[in-house]
Amino acid sequence: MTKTVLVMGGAGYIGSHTVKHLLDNGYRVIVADNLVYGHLEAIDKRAAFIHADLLNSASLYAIFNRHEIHAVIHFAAFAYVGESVQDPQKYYLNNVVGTINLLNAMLANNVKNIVFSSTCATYGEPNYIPIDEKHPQSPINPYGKSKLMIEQIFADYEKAYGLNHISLRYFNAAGCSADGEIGESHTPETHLIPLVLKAIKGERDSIHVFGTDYDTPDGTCIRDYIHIEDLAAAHRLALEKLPEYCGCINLGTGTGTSVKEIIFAAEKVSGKKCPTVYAERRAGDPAKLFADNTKAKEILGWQPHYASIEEIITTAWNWETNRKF
Ligand SMILES: NC(=O)c1ccc[n+]([C@@H]2O[C@H](COP(=O)([O-])OP(=O)(O)OC[C@H]3O[C@@H](n4cnc5c(N)ncnc54)[C@H](O)[C@@H]3O)[C@@H](O)[C@H]2O)c1
Ligand SMILES: O=c1ccn([C@@H]2O[C@H](COP(=O)(O)OP(=O)(O)O[C@H]3O[C@H](CO)[C@H](O)[C@H](O)[C@H]3O)[C@@H](O)[C@H]2O)c(=O)[nH]1
Repeated sequence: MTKTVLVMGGAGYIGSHTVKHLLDNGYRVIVADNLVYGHLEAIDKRAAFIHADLLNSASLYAIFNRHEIHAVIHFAAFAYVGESVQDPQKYYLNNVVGTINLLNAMLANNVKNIVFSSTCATYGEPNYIPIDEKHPQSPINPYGKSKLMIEQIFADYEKAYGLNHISLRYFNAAGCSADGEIGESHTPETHLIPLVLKAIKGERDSIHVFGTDYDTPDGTCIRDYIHIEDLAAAHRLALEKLPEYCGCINLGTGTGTSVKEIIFAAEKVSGKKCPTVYAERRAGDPAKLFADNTKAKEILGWQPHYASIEEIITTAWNWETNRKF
């Protein structure tokens, strides 16, 4: 029987790519989103769309009352680290209270399967790298704390109510759909790769490299950039692993790339120079973050297909030069 998956936040960047992947793999999909950041154009035409808000419980109950939902994939959240420090209330309300509302509506309708967008930001400043799931979690900003709180709520709900949950701790989501139909479109945009490409296109004056004196080979920060389609596939695999496995899984390639290496790769892909300004460090940036992805491989049978940063940036460049929204 075809299973129906509710994708909360499915009009956003990672959600919309996962919706497409689920539909391509035989799932029926309902997208729920309040469109504060998402785009209607990003939602695959094969999916149903419901305008709903995590903070409006009635809108959530209505979905579960009217539809037979097998599982929820929950992307809906605010995700600007700096803003979370300035206005933590906004983050705890939307991300934590909103998720509790979603869980209430699910459990009231006997829906017990959830896959959740967590983040490497729950680890905070790393004690060692690559980071595995046993690494202590000590987030350094309200955004990361809000995601850790949800992971902890899941563990309690599993014991008390039989919730089946997998929290996927993403490293840096990057790139766009290979067919160029959907891509990354955040407003404001804060992520490195789209900003570098916008500087190359002349849509911004330059890219500011935040810090050149880190303890890394070229002095700039190292991150683990994972292609959005590899991320999308992992969500389907996680869904298929419930209820056999519950817990947390890192999603990264296991390879670190520095800010300078991103800029060089983007220049190579586009064939153009990136106007670059070397600037001060950004507060709260660890020098190096990359994943130990052994657990994703072992438990989900997952394998990233995009092997190089050039391949990832090529998909992002195709999108930036032919954006649909
Ligand atoms: N982009 C990354 O690199 C990254 C890394 C780690 C974790 N994450 C997490 O992954 C998830 C998706 O990230 P993204 O980059 O696709 O973000 P996004 O902003 O593009 O997508 C989030 C979607 O959720 C919706 N939304 C927000 N609050 C809502 C509410 N109260 N009710 C209904 N819908 C609501 C937005 O309209 C948007 O469509 C987030 O939870 C984020 O914290 C992202
Ligand atoms: O204009 C910029 C933007 C970023 N960077 C650098 O590029 C790297 C990547 O920065 P991003 O902002 O693209 O990504 P982050 O690693 O800060 O953020 C990731 O981790 C966060 C938690 O730490 C959130 O989960 C977020 O959604 C996710 O993309 C960092 O070293 C950052 O200092 C620059 O040098 N210049």
